[in-house]
Amino acid sequence: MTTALTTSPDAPGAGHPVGDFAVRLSHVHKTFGRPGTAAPVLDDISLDVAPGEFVTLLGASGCGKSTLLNLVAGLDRPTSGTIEVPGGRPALMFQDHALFPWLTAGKNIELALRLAGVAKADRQTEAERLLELVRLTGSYKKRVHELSGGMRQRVALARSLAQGSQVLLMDEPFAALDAITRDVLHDEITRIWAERQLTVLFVTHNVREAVCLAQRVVLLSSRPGRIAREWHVDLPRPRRIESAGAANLSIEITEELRGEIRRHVQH
Ligand SMILES: Nc1ncnc2c1ncn2[C@@H]1O[C@H](COP(=O)(O)OP(=O)(O)OP(=O)(O)O)[C@@H](O)[C@H]1O
Repeated sequence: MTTALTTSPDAPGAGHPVGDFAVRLSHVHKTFGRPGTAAPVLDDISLDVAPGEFVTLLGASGCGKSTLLNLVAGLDRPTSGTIEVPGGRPALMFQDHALFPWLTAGKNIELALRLAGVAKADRQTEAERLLELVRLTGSYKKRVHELSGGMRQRVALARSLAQGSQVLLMDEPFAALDAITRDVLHDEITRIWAERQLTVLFVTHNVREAVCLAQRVVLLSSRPGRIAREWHVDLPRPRRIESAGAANLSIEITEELRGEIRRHVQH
């Protein structure tokens, strides 16, 4: 499925060979409310994410990161511009795990499998396989209140993967976790990304997290949100922020982010 949100007659995606992107935003603008009554939140965003690429989207609070992710997820429509996701509706994961507390971990995952059209007879085996993938083997019957914050996010990740999409959108999924748990989950998500050859678009305002995860870091400016700068991250994995390469790049990106925040405050 292509999420057809074309408002422009000469779709900018035309002419590209099929399969060279998993997500394409072309000249995307977003204004909430009636045009002319409010400043745009996103202004002329064009971004390709290649199949299998891990991109982190970084920016100051309120710059439009979640808005952009919601547009890619198909939860909202751009005011103008196009968004293409040739592989179909992406899976989405938020900071809030949003698990149903009255269901077990396994049943939460099975619900997503049911919505994805997996046959009833196969759901429990598949849910257990996904729990194994996120290193929660044996937790099928655990209820949400029995799980730690990190374990809940693992179940939420398994539930996102149950949707069967190759494109995973993540909106600050680890922001509420302590630093050590977050580091462990960074290793897990990069392992699963590589194993499953997922395309990941990951929103964060944490520079260190952006550098640890990404092949490419995209910095958004504020009011309106535009692509300010991109960095390709070639550091070896597994990455440690204490390594000289990661630390230096984080310092450089933080400086740029500070500049964006200062520019925004002056306006
Ligand atoms: N449904 C909406 N209606 C009106 N304004 C909205 C709506 N959703 C977002 N906004 C506004 O759009 C701007 C961008 O919000 P968004 O949540 O995308 O930013 P963000 O970069 O994800 O912020 P944070 O890092 O704090 O989560 C904000 O000014 C917000 O108030």
